[in-house]
Amino acid sequence: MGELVVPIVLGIEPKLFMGHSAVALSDDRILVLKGNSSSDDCTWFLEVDTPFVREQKKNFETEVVAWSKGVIGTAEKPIVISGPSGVGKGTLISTLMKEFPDLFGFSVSHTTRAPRDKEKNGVHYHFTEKGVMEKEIEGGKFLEFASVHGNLYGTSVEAVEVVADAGKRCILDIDVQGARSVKASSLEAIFIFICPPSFEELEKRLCARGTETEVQIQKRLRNARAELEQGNSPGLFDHILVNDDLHTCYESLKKLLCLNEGMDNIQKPSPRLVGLPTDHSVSKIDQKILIDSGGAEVEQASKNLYVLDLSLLKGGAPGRTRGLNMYPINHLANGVNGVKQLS
Ligand SMILES: Nc1nc2c(ncn2[C@@H]2O[C@H](COP(=O)(O)OP(=O)(O)O)[C@@H](O)[C@H]2O)c(=O)[nH]1
Ligand SMILES: Nc1ncnc2c1ncn2[C@@H]1O[C@H](COP(=O)(O)OP(=O)(O)O)[C@@H](O)[C@H]1O
Repeated sequence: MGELVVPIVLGIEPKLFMGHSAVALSDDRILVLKGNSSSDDCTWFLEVDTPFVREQKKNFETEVVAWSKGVIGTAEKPIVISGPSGVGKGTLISTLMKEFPDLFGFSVSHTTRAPRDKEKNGVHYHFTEKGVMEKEIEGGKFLEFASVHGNLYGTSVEAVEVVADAGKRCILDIDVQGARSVKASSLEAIFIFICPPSFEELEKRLCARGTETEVQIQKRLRNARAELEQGNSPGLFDHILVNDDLHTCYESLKKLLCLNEGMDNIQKPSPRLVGLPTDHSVSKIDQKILIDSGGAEVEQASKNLYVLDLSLLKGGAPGRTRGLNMYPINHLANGVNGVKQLS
């Protein structure tokens, strides 16, 4: 438009670094390769016209760009578990995490409700003051948030990313409003709703748990009716499980997550590959970026060439861009001839 505009910059920026290369990818984002950094921190995207940025431009009514960190490999879809208070979500999730500690990680939500006796800050929830949480909501810290039973609850972008960065599959225990917000967001997830066998049984479980006052229990039971109606209505949840007998329900949960057919089909995170020296150059060939990390004799040349494959790139700001693949060129063929396979 012929004028210089200073944009609002969203997202967490890469830490200061020495030397970088930048490549424009189509019209929507710029790939920035950080020099002198390892493979888990060398790939960054500055988004200038992705769907996320376009949405934010409308919100802020000015130019916006957003940082997103590139992550090698694709994490499995997060699992959203919803259901009325007392139905057994927490019990099912903690059983799953105990049995598969390397596979699953819990998204630790923020809440303004008071901690229960055995709850630990940072483990079960991040217990937060209302004023602080409201400010953080305004600052865009949360992927979703909702007012539930009179308190604020929210999933921060970071809560989900911390789990994915550890190479684990994220489990979110959130209410139906939160599930709806996640469904509308860029986070692709599996949505599971847990139902009680009857309303009377739900009331019995809530009373027996003994963590709420009678008034709080009645409030949760009133809300449970609406939640059950929404949870059972079509379109939002991929699976509905009835938690009657705990063992049977847990086995059904494992079955739908393909966990009781042996461990062979469970993907392990891909190994970390290369580090990028400060001195490097890049060129773009279709969806592949050829990285030359420089300075070698001819017969060594292949060892200094890497391919960053962007053809399966997924998502974007806020947070992470996944689905990247990076490998040395001599994985394709021996010697410099491997380069030919790129075109
Ligand atoms: N939207 C949303 N709901 C949440 C979040 N964390 C917890 N919840 C929901 O808030 C409700 C109350 O949770 P809690 O106070 O721990 O009580 P419980 O349901 O009886 O275990 C439950 O439906 C949770 O699924 C969150 O980050 N976002
Ligand atoms: N299938 C079940 N049968 C009987 N009691 C259950 C069952 N599942 C969970 N419970 C009990 O019900 C109470 C509520 O479970 P909890 O996991 O805290 O629910 P939520 O996280 O959905 O609020 C707990 O005391 C738990 O031990």
